[in-house]
Amino acid sequence: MASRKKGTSLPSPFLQCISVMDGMLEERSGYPFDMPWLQAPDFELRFTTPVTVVVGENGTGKSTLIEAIAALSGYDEAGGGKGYRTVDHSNAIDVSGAGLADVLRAAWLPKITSGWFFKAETFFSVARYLDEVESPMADYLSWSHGEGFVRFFEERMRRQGIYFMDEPESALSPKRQLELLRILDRIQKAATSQVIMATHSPILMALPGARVLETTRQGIFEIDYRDTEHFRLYQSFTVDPEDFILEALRTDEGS
Ligand SMILES: Nc1ncnc2c1ncn2[C@@H]1O[C@H](COP(=O)(O)OP(=O)(O)OP(=O)(O)O)[C@@H](O)[C@H]1O
Repeated sequence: MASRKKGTSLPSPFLQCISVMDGMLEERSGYPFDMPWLQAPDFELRFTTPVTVVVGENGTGKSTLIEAIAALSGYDEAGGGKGYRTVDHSNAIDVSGAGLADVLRAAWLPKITSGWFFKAETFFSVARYLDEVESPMADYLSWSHGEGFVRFFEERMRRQGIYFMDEPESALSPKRQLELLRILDRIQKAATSQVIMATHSPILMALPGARVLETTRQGIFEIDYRDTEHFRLYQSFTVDPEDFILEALRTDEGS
């Protein structure tokens, strides 16, 4: 009889640190090795909380970072679980952040081998695969886009593991984001799993206790979610929507 996979009773974060292997970056050029934040001498990123939130402006490399760490942890760059090749790569972009896994090293305590890489753009192929082959109960595709996502999170993230999420809010209404926030809150409090999530959502980045890291051209820095441009922008909008929009349109005309 197959033995049940044993989990760990150690608290997360299990993946504690990633760093560049000595001399490895010097031999590489172009994307994804040219990410500005990677160029810092002795680049090292530590994870100190069960849930880590990665924020930053478009193009600063959040997806690249998540793909790299997910690949380093053994996940397919297109998303999914370990060993799943649910997405046809033949038409895919030829390079992704996963290439960075070749130059990075990871420090684990302990090494966790279960989990999921959640990518909004490949959810449907992954969900279709699960519906077809893994679980007759899954049936994610018969739900609306957002409902399917939340149901998927609820089902998957009950198990111990390391979960990577790239902009999960892209399919979720604000109310559904709150449902995801509750799932993340359980993980953050119980410390039985680890989540590394890139997001533009001010709701998701406000998860109590989560460490927020901002990708910038200068590097990756810890930030309070209230100090992020995203949060400040939404805050200004809700304080005075008409004035905010008028100002935004005026700025656009002037530029
Ligand atoms: N396959 C690729 N080949 C070349 N350059 C790429 C590739 N994918 C991304 N880039 C570039 O790398 C940079 C970082 O992209 P990335 O998608 O990681 O940013 P991001 O912070 O996730 O952006 P967004 O918030 O829009 O998702 C961008 O300048 C992008 O144009």
